[in-house]
Amino acid sequence: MSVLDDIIAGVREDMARRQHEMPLEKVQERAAQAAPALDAYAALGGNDNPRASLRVISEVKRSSPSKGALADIADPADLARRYEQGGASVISVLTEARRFKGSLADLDAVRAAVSIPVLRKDFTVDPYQIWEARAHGADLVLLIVAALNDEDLRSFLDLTHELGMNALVEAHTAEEIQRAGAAGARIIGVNVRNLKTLDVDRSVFAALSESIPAGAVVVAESGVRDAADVAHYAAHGANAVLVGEALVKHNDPAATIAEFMETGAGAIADRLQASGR
Ligand SMILES: O=P(O)(O)OC[C@@H](O)[C@@H](O)c1c[nH]c2ccccc12
Repeated sequence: MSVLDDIIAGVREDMARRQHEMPLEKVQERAAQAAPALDAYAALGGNDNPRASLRVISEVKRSSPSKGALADIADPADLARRYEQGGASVISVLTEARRFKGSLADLDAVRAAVSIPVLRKDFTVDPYQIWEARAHGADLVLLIVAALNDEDLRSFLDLTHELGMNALVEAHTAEEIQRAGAAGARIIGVNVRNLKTLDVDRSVFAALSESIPAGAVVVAESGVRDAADVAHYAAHGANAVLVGEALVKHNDPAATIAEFMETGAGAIADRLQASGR
């Protein structure tokens, strides 16, 4: 079994337990009472012409399958507030429990602490999780193309949009980008971490970003260590970067985000000038 299959098996078990405790109808009632979702596409600069800024999606991430424990994060709300102060456009909250040590309680705490869009980062394999995300105030969900067939990808994306949310649709190959576009994705991420082997290969981003359909916000995911990595992704077409480890391990995440944004905007300005815009 690949790592991805293994994680998904655990996610399904944990979800079955929650479904037993709180049936879908209850979750739907709560979703109807939640404040409307914020527009993450706009927050990520999707409507800007040209897209001159480099946006940062900052992740609350305690642990990962590849590296194990990264940071304790006793107070996710405090971390999220610092991210917001630093200029983050979106906060990503891992809610997967077994490998990433996240929870819906983390999502609740972050949602209550910030006024920017919040992404529920999990392995979405059932509409129940999308309703649940909305009930807990999320503005975005993650849809991993490699974990879904075309029919589910499309119907999950449609449900996400019907609930007023956006999806970060994650791809690893040109074929997955094509599938994401065909399903109607408006925010497409290239994850340079292979979810089967967990290896990071930053060169994957430049090779794939050009095949992302016009109009979609382009997100570079994983492997950002420093401003040089941000500049690399921005020079190759990233509108946003999704950063976990480098921020949770840094003692001044706000300053790090500000630095990434400045460096990224510089790289984008150079790219726009080179392309004659
Ligand atoms: O910690 P990093 O290397 O900055 O990576 C963040 C993010 O890209 C990573 O957490 C991630 C990307 N896609 C995922 C899917 C599931 C879980 C986690 C992820």
